[in-house]
Amino acid sequence: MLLLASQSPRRKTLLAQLGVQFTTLNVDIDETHRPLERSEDYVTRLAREKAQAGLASRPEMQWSLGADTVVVTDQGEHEQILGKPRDFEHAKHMWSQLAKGPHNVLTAVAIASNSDTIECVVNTQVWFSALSERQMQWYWNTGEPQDKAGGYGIQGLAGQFVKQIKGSYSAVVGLPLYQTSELIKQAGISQNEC
Ligand SMILES: Cc1cn([C@H]2C[C@H](O)[C@@H](COP(=O)(O)OP(=O)(O)OP(=O)(O)O)O2)c(=O)[nH]c1=O
Repeated sequence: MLLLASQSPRRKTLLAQLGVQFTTLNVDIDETHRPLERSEDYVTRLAREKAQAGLASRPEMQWSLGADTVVVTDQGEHEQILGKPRDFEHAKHMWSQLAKGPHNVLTAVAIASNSDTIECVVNTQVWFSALSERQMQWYWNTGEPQDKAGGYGIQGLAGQFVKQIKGSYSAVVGLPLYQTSELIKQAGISQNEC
């Protein structure tokens, strides 16, 4: 049996689309970014730690899947990693960063078993529009940005602020369907035939 080590309702819905049987568990790990840790390494480490923490709590499970999503501006030397906004001021700062040019959304997925952990990371480029003060206030009050990396949900009300994406839509929402399906096959987890 597969465990989804996540509290995210989006990840639950996306994983269900892959036709696998699973149960969910909310795991709590330390998400502190380490000094000089590159965004891809960071997001992959968190996905791996979530998957492994899941398996440690439910050792009767055969596999545990963890995922993590971060928004990155200026990926490379001067990158800034945006997680979830702490408050309105923090969200406003994030949105002003996102208005400067395209950003990257990184989603890592890891599947842990007793023998090993396999993982992948998916990088999607997103062009987000500049928000007016009024739009920022309105969007914050909807409650949508609070639990989302970069302070927006492409699948929700913020869809109207996204000009273009290059990459995987499902990865931006929290779980890349194609790449997760490949990992599931690699792990040997049975899926409904398609
Ligand atoms: C950019 C973006 C992020 N998000 C979400 C995906 C993730 O759920 C969330 C980033 O936080 P994460 O820490 O990756 O995940 P989580 O805390 O929601 O769930 P868990 O750790 O238990 O698996 O932001 C969207 O839903 N839409 C978007 O457009």
